[in-house]
Amino acid sequence: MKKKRVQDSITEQIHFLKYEDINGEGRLFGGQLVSWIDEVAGTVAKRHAATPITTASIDNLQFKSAAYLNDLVVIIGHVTYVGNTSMEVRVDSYVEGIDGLRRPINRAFLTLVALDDNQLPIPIPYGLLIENEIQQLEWDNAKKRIDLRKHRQKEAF
Ligand SMILES: CCCCCCCCCCCCCCCC(=O)SCCNC(=O)CCNC(=O)[C@H](O)C(C)(C)COP(=O)(O)OP(=O)(O)OC[C@H]1O[C@@H](n2cnc3c(N)ncnc32)[C@H](O)[C@@H]1OP(=O)(O)O
Repeated sequence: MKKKRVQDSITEQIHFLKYEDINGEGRLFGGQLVSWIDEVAGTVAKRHAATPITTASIDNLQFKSAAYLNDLVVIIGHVTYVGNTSMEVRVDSYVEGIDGLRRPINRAFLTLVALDDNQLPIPIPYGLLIENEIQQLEWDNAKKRIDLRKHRQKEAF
């Protein structure tokens, strides 16, 4: 099976926060950020699989810190794991200061599934080439999260 590198599908999106992104408390609206996170993860998955994709789950989504009007939000996604028909994508969101330093505001892990023309899951045509210890650690941790998710799904629905 052909393999792609993590670098091949890494995706970065930026947003300069405007009034319409802000909630009644004066902070970035969480639902808006989740929508951007989904777009970034979807683009990562599409670039990796080169097929249509859909989001199966968003989990482990942590709002760590707030963002405010005029902040520059940087959202970066990369593949951590490739299964049979699904991929896990990690998305980190930051506020970038004028000094270039990035303050983490959110981290999320999403599972996306490759689809055929009939919207049914299909095997992902590319494996993931693991190139360093960090990527191996992320792969191993993703496998642990998949086991946890399966356990939780049995308890939920
Ligand atoms: C070239 C590039 C240019 C870029 C160009 C830019 C493009 C710009 C892109 C914008 C991107 C926007 C991204 C928006 C993305 C939406 O908004 S998608 C809309 C919301 N999502 C949906 O509607 C999905 C609804 N759910 C479904 O259709 C079905 O449940 C699914 C997800 C297809 C799964 O179907 P299923 O029959 O349950 O399939 P099943 O065989 O049981 O499982 C398939 C795989 O999914 C996994 N899975 C299933 N359910 C779950 C779950 N809940 N959690 C985790 N894993 C799961 C299974 O473990 C399995 O994995 P593998 O072991 O095969 O690896």
